Amino acid sequence: MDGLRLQSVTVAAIALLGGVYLVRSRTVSKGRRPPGPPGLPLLGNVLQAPGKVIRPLFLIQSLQCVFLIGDISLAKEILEKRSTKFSSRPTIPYLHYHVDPAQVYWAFSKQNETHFIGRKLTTGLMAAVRAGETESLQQFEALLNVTHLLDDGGKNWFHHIDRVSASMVLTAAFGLHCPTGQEPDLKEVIACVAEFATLSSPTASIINVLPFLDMIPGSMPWRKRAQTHRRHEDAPYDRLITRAVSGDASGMNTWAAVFASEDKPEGDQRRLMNMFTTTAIAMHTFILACILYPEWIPRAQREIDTIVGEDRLPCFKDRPRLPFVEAIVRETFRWRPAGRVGGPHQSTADDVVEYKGREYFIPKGAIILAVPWAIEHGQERFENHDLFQPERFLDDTDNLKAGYETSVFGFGRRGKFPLCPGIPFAERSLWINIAAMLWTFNIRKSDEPDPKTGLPFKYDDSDSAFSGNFTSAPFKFPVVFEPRSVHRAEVVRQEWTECEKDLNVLLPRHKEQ
Ligand code: HEM
Repeated sequence: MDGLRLQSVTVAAIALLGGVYLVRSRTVSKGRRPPGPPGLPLLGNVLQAPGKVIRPLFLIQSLQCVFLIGDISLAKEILEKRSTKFSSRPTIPYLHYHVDPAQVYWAFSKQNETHFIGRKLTTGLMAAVRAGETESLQQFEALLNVTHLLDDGGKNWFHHIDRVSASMVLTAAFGLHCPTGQEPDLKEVIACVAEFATLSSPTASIINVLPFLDMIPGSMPWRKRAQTHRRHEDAPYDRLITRAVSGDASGMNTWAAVFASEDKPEGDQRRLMNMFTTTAIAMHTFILACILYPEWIPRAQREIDTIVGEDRLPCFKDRPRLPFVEAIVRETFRWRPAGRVGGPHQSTADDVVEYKGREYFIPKGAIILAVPWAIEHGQERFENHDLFQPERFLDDTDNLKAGYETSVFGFGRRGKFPLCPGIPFAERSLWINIAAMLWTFNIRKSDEPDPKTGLPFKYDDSDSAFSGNFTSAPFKFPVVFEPRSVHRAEVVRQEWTECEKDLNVLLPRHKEQ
């Protein structure tokens, strides 16, 4: 599997190479090259994958230097300690000049004023998340999720997880609560997110490979495609932002409303529309771990039952007393990271980095990609790295080990702000949903035969069970969600009835309810 994953990473890197517009091409000085095979003309060594496991630092040299990092200390050294030199983004011409010419998607934009303002505001919003502002909303959504799973025994569990992940973010961001997952606005947003993912890929257009073609005047197919996408995106976004700002849909202090009141008038908050897919991937991954490595589940349920009892669902107040659930969240992020590679960083100055007694030259303009899968599966840090073992994050006294570090949310800082500003929201989303599902259900394999083969379904955690070039999302698989007792099912129903009554408190002045 290591080889396959590496292949995906290499494909992604190759795609990125194709997409990078050469502002300035530099060669790594011989004598100080990081490990990497000798290059072929033009393609360099991009096609020569390094053995079975990514080395701590690996150079792919072609039209552009691309460094893959598979070691956490090296990633921190380069991307965190030296973030002033390594926090820019490479330019993907089609994305930059056609799909997102206003550069409203920070994840792809170089640091500019809009990006700076957006990150500053998001950091403020996430301080409120840390203080618990969104917890009642996240708890309410987790309760609705287990209610849905009770209703159909998990038949549509994949959809329910997609729904809860999207609804948590879209309610907080725009006041768009999605109780069924079939809401037309949600469907439109999902279609836009998928279209944007396709168009932002370095392989999306010939312009990324041959940028000079863009000098051809007139209505070329790539221009029309990008214009159509922008129209597709503007329609739902305009509706979402109008509702969020006017308070028609919700009186909540939505993130979009905060942005609109403090950002420049031309500020654009559409970046908030697509921040739910990685949470859904992580939750699907958690369910796969329940199916393939169920050994830890009794311990988790014992911990939850001891603290929470049988007469109510877990809530955020229980969080400090449920370290094993916290360890499950960490192991979910580690075991199969949602992103195959972190966001691409581009260096803005030449630098020399020392690794294991040797110095390596990283030229200005090089692209640096941390590879979470390689980092999170480092044998030195994680024994039995391919197994799902949450207890690896606990010490001998069953408390969380100190010094937790992860690569899955990216590295470094952009300007003054750390990468992935959504960490506090994402962690809470996962924690409450995992705790609620484990309290309510026994989660097990389905006995139904696979309709494609007529044979028992083959559950798989190899690379072929995941899709995506830059993300790594499990394909659908059948799961049974069995209530642990009739009493627990009744408690869920009862809590939901109470909660529905309080919806106006949870989502104040939500006029659609
Ligand atoms: C499991 C959940 C999540 C994962 C694994 C994840 C991971 C990441 C990663 C790897 C990056 C790129 C960092 C880099 O450049 O190295 C990123 C960027 C970002 N994330 Fe997340 N994220 C998650 C959830 C969220 C949520 C829930 C939000 C918002 C509420 C969010 C907001 C953002 C934003 C705005 C950026 C762009 C930051 C920038 O480029 O300035 N993320 N995330």
